[in-house]
Amino acid sequence: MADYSRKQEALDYHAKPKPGKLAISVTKPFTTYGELSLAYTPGVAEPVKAIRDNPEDAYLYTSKGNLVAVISNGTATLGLGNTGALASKPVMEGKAVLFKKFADVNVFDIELDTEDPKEFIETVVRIAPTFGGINLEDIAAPHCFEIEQTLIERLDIPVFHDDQHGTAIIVAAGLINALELQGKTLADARIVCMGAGAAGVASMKLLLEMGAQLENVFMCDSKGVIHSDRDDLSEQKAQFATKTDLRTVDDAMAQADVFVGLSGPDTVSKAQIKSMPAKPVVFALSNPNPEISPEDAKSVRDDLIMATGRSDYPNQVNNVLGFPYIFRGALDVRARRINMQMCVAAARAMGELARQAVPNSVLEAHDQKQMAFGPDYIIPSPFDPRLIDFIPPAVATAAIETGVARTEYPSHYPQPVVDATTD
Ligand SMILES: NC(=O)C1=CN([C@@H]2O[C@H](COP(=O)(O)OP(=O)(O)OC[C@H]3O[C@@H](n4cnc5c(N)ncnc54)[C@H](OP(=O)(O)O)[C@@H]3O)[C@@H](O)[C@H]2O)C=CC1
Ligand SMILES: CC(=O)C(=O)O
Ligand SMILES: [Mg+2]
Repeated sequence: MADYSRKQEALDYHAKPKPGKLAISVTKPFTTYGELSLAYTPGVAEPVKAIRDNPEDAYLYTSKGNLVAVISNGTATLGLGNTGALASKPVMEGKAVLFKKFADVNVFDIELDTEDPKEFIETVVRIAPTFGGINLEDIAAPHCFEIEQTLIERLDIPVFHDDQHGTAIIVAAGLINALELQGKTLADARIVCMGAGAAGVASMKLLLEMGAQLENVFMCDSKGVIHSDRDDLSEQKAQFATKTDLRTVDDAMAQADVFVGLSGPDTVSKAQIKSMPAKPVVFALSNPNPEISPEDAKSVRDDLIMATGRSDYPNQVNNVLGFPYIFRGALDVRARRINMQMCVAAARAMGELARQAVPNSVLEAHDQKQMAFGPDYIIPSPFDPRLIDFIPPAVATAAIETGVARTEYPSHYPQPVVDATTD
């Protein structure tokens, strides 16, 4: 894709009037000497003693219950590769803005200067008491898998690698809708997933959970199709090693109903898109530059449904639609973890919302006169105010039904729109 035309505007947005996108605000009255003595010593000793005697009181007297750590080491920052921890900070601050604006979840962004998974894990374990949840971000495979799994086992708050499960949820919601519009089903669709890292592996696992068939999934990494004769596969990649004669991406694309790109910029060609069977679905989700631009993909065929991870094209399949609301639901029932059933429930709720009439506020945000379920609208807009009423209730219900919630269904929540248990 061409260089980003708004480069200077983007730099100015981040620099002015104050550097960065976030600040911390105080939530209690704090103007008198009396308030000082409540907020700080001596008054503050009372909640300290209460929490010492009953750790659950931290949810009553501190910001823990609505505070998430967004943590990265910058080893897979967007699709930019290993940028290092510090350079990932604008993305992590951006995630914090989205958490706050879309779901009123507070965030501390934390950039960890280590590529050693053990050091990463130990650091997160030590800071975990501060938080109600941990959102891991932009940590490259294969370390991301070990880091997430170990932290889930060691902590009793939700630990969620957004690039894995956040992405997977949006891919599933968008793909089920897109396939229906193309007259196809997840159960029958042949799917090429370009990228067998954090996002690719988790997305394909969720699709399998929701009805895709393993023999129809052709996972590709930088060496081509993952198949059972390869002897260079990590444990995560090996789960997708099927017996197939397909070896190259060219071979796989010529048979694919669906292309899901979770790899890097410009990794798929016009010729490969052209070779796909009729009515394909092309999700080129690498950020900021997709595997192929919508202009290039649409120049070689007019029967595709196309999505990218970007905000400046229709059909933004991006984890922004998920993590704020998934954590909202998980925090509100004090879930110990975010499990597969909660992810499935979130995907179903999101897919359902795309089928409903679009409110005026969304039309205005997109500067459109009309938007309706169809090839250019397979997934809700991030600015849809109904996401908060669709996804957290579905996630909270699934948490309660699977026994990971520590509180009851929140009394201020609407009833879930999609039954978390339906197929
Ligand atoms: N739209 C969205 O919401 C999201 C998009 N993404 C995008 O997905 C991409 C991957 O992110 P993530 O999974 O976290 O990164 P990882 O580093 O974990 O994985 C990257 C994967 O891409 C593969 N890859 C790289 N180049 C090629 C190529 N030329 N052909 C085939 N495969 C290739 C790598 O292959 P190998 O294993 O051989 O090294 C690896 O399997 C990024 O571009 C990111 O922006 C990620 C999360 C959310
Ligand atoms: C969107 C996102 O999380 C990524 O591209 O890494
Ligand atoms: Mg990411």
